[in-house]
Amino acid sequence: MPAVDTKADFDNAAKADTIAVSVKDVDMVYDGIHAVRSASFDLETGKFLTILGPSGSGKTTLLRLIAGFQRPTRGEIFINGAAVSTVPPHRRSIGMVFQKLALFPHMTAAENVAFPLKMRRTDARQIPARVERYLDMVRLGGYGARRVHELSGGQQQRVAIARALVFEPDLLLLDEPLAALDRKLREEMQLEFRRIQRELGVTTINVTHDQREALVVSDEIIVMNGGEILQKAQPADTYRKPANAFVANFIGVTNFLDAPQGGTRAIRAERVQIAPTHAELSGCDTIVDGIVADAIFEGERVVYEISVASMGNVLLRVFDHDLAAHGQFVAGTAVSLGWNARDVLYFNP
Ligand SMILES: Nc1ncnc2c1ncn2[C@@H]1O[C@H](COP(=O)(O)OP(=O)(O)OP(=O)(O)O)[C@@H](O)[C@H]1O
Repeated sequence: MPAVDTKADFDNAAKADTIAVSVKDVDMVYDGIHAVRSASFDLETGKFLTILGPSGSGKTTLLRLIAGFQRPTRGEIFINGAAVSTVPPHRRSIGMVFQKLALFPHMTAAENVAFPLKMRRTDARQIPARVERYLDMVRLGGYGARRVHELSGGQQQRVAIARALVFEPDLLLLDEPLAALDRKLREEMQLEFRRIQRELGVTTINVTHDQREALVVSDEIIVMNGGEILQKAQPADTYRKPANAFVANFIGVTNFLDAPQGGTRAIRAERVQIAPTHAELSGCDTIVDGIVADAIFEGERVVYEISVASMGNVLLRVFDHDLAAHGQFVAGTAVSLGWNARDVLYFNP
């Protein structure tokens, strides 16, 4: 424990104990390409962080820097308080799962999970029980003797998760491990990741460009674009209080409107009501008339594009979950749209 003189020192010492990963002013430049720019954030122990952003935004580079596959051009990364830039990946106590599975195909599921324990020279008598415990955790109890090719894609991913966790690392890094799975399995595995992560309390950093996954699994979300961290916040705050227009556009379906005073206003598609006439809108302080340009039936909702003449024929996207009330409007129908000023987000230019 460092010497504690003042309350501030005490608070800092207490905080350091709970910060698992600290990225301080990190840049990564490859031959003139600024892949990560002045990135700084702290991640508390036990939290699930997702790094979200479009292709090329620097997510994987940031994860690789934390893993130790690359050294930052500038800045420093701390894991459990210790600077790690000179520590190679295998000395960092990190479990990893990637999209491209690196399971050993000639080994059984149990042999795959045992591998990191053998590499770390764990007492051989303890290995079978540990392997069984982690196979149970990923719901593959009894599958240990199966070879990799005898398992489904989702089961193979579970083996990879068990293998990444079996040596009880300080940190779990996930780089789009679910991207290759079909949608239903991917959504199932997202919840599975969340469950396992909570059960073990292992600090986790996940990289994805899937906004839904980020909202579902994370305690915190970092949104990146052009190598920069634009926002770090809890999922609900990322959604409700996006830091700028890019974040608002990247997460959720958002309509952008010019603000009279300059800058941009935004309204989420689900905050706009649609009805045949003004009278059927309820509790809206802003009402406009529009014409249905397009209607897409998605089962539980209809997604509309509505042309609004009074707003310069802007196309507003609107979600309608209330099909029972007025059925589906076809293209060309005149409709009324309404919303509340309090739901409008304002972004400075
Ligand atoms: N080894 C490398 N050499 C040169 N440039 C690289 C290298 N790796 C990444 N880059 C560049 O750095 C930028 C960020 O790439 P990165 O892979 O981190 O993005 P990403 O957000 O993970 O993208 P994706 O979702 O497509 O994986 C891109 O412009 C990319 O072309």
